[in-house]
Amino acid sequence: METDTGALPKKQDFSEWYNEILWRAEIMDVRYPVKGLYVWFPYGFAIRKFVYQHLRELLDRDHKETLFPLLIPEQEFMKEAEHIKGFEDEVYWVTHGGTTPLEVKLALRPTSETAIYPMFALWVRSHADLPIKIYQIVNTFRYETKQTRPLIRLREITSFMESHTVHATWDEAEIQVESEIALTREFYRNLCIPIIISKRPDWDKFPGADYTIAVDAIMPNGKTLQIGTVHHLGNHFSRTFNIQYEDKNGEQKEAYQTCYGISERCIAALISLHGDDKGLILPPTVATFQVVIVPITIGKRHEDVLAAAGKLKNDLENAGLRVTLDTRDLRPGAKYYWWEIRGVPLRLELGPRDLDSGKAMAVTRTGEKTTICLANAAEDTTSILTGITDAIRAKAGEHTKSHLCTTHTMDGLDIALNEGKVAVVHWCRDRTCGDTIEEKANSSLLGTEVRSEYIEATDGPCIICGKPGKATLVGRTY
Ligand SMILES: Nc1ncnc2c1ncn2[C@@H]1O[C@H](COS(=O)(=O)NC(=O)[C@@H](N)CS)[C@@H](O)[C@H]1O
Repeated sequence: METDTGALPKKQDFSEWYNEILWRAEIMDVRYPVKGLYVWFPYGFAIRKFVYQHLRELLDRDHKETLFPLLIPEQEFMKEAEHIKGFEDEVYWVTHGGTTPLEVKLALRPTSETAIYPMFALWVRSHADLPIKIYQIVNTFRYETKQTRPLIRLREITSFMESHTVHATWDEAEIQVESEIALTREFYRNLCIPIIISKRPDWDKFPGADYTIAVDAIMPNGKTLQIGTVHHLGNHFSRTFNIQYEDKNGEQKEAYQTCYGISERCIAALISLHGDDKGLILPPTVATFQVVIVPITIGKRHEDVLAAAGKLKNDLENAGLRVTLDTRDLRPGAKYYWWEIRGVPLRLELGPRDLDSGKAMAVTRTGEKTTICLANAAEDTTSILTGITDAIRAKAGEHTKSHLCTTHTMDGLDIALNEGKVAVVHWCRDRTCGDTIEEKANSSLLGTEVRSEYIEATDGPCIICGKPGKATLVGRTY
């Protein structure tokens, strides 16, 4: 599909850059005539496929994939008081089948606890049925009233991975929470996205959860994006939905649960953190094409060059790489531009001189220039791709580290936030001090028990009242 040409906005104008890159790199078409609903272009959908393929590989180590209905009957949805309170303003309802009014209104799942847990009540009888660990990757619907943005805040979340587990004890559920956190670390390491993990304050936890562990990334404009959440549900839902099991002594016991969610925000973070003024930069593990071969066929030996380029493509594909050979009738420079904006990590240029030297020019999207030996193409290319991954990961790490700081005063917090940074402060965990931090610094208190390789989270006197406080993450959020 032909998209516009011409310079991209600079990445420092992040909002404009982000919107333009979704169009120019053929990720999403935002022209769909319903607010908060967007269309995947095939190129963007291929990135989603590789990202979620990796997420499935990680989940399949310990969970089983399944699929539950989209529509939830009102009586089930309305069963869990806190859950309703959390979602009553966001849930879409289906009220008619054709022209016939439905006897029972049906909710479009905003998340699937109230679809799945009545079935768990049927599946769980004995301790031998536990643990249950399932997930699904589905679309969910939330009538978001804050500003909608493609991949970031949608009304139809098209790529909502939700995992739901059932355990015999609270402790086993907590072990599962830690296991999902480890899985999330591995997932985001593969995407070269640095994350900061923290425990959301009680007033910001998932409706019906005992506690929520959240995963945040720091976006180029310094705002944090919540790119994953793991919830310990205690026996809150099992009590409401009667998910009980007979233990070894024949007694009826309530089960304990977790749920865990990642949406296409992971792709928003991938695009935002790694891109530059020339466009996307995709980590090789999830790039639609890892290599683009551009034959330089100006002048003589046209056929030889094309033949050598074809052989190079085969060699690389036989080594399992995703390669495209661009033989379009365009100037090489136009091809370079086309694939740079689409974030292809490695370009191989092959001209007549290279045939004689048995080499090809290798230009990485992270700014390196080197050569590969055609006789050793697969090995040379694979090692360059590894180097590209390391460079992408290092750059994102530098960005995150430089946008994180510790401060002990409200003035310091204000300065940090106005500089587009995220701060670690000390908070006594008293709600009134929390509210003061949020109001005075126009910020969100993201959480305590901060875990990040980029910050030393120590304890100290509360930034408001001076009482003993805990390291607490504070930022401005999407
Ligand atoms: N409107 C939205 N658009 C895109 N992603 C969203 C939206 N709302 C939430 N998310 C993402 O989905 C994740 C899970 O959503 S959640 O409400 O926190 N948790 C749940 O729904 C739980 N049932 C776990 S699946 C969030 O961490 C956030 O990254």
